[in-house]
Amino acid sequence: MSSFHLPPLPPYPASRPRRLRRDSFTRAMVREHQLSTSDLILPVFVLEGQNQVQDIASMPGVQRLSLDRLLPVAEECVKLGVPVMALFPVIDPQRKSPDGREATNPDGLVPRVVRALKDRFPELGLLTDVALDPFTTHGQDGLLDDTGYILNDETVEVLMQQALVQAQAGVDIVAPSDMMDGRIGAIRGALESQRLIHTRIMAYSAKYASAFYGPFRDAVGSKANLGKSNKQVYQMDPGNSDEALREVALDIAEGADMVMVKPGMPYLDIVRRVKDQFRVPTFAYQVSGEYAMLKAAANNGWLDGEAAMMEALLAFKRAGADGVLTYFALEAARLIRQR
Ligand SMILES: NCc1[nH]cc(CCC(=O)O)c1CC(=O)O
Ligand SMILES: [Mg+2]
Repeated sequence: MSSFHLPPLPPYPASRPRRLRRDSFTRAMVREHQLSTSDLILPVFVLEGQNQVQDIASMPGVQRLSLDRLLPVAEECVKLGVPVMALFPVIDPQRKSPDGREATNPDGLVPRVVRALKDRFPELGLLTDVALDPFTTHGQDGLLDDTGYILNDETVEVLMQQALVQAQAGVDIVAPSDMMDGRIGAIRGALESQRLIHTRIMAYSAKYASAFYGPFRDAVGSKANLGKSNKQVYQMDPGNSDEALREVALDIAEGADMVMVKPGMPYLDIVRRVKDQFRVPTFAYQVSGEYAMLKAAANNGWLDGEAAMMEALLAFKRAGADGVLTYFALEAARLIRQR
């Protein structure tokens, strides 16, 4: 933890902390943390075809879009100063297989969309997810043995190919979200061996086996495939905190440029510990279930949606995050621009 010691405070009435809260200029003057548009990363769901727009019932306001409909979204990111878009593919069920081999297709949906976006908006950062779940018939992030256990080293081999295909298509940041052991080192080695020395790695280092991913699995269509199974044999146990530090330490040692904690709001304690311990660029993912909770309450009139959104996002900054992946990125950026 940081070595911050309070000086002796003169007792009341010499100390009246409310003085600094009396009016808006004073509150602004002494405010310690601010959210800016450059803190925001927008996750988007992309699908095949032309003029495709599909609502996602459990994520009101978020849609699956075909590339042509995604272009205006990318343009808005650029205009508003949202620096990065994170791509998640919705794969045609016919292209899914037990081994998720479509993930390594150089002409697959993700590489095609990356090339098109980098061509149109070279100044917009692009991040792609490295994991097999959108591509597998069973919805797991890796390959299975005959007992249904998710194989580590065999999966890492495929992830390495997937990351290479994404990097060769021109993506700026690859973000392994699979939680296999050793994949950051393997991917870094593969990138170096191809002289892809500029590709950044944002590691989902402390990713918990969370119930808050439900709406995302609806969005990419892996929920039904996953059925009653879960991801507890590779994603972290929500009861653990020290383990997150070991996971982050390993990923940094293996070559990660940036690390991530996921989910966000229920794990702000982890964000703070990681930032204090390692002082590396640290990101948090405000996941689909967090978005769904806030939207549902706002749409019911139970919360002031804008105020709750901005407070939740600011909390990530206060906890030490350098940026947040959030489905609210454009909404929040518009508000920041207005104020
Ligand atoms: N590797 C898959 C992946 N990448 C990002 C998310 C979740 C994002 C969200 O809930 O918004 C998941 C879901 C999962 O692990 O099942
Ligand atoms: Mg790990």
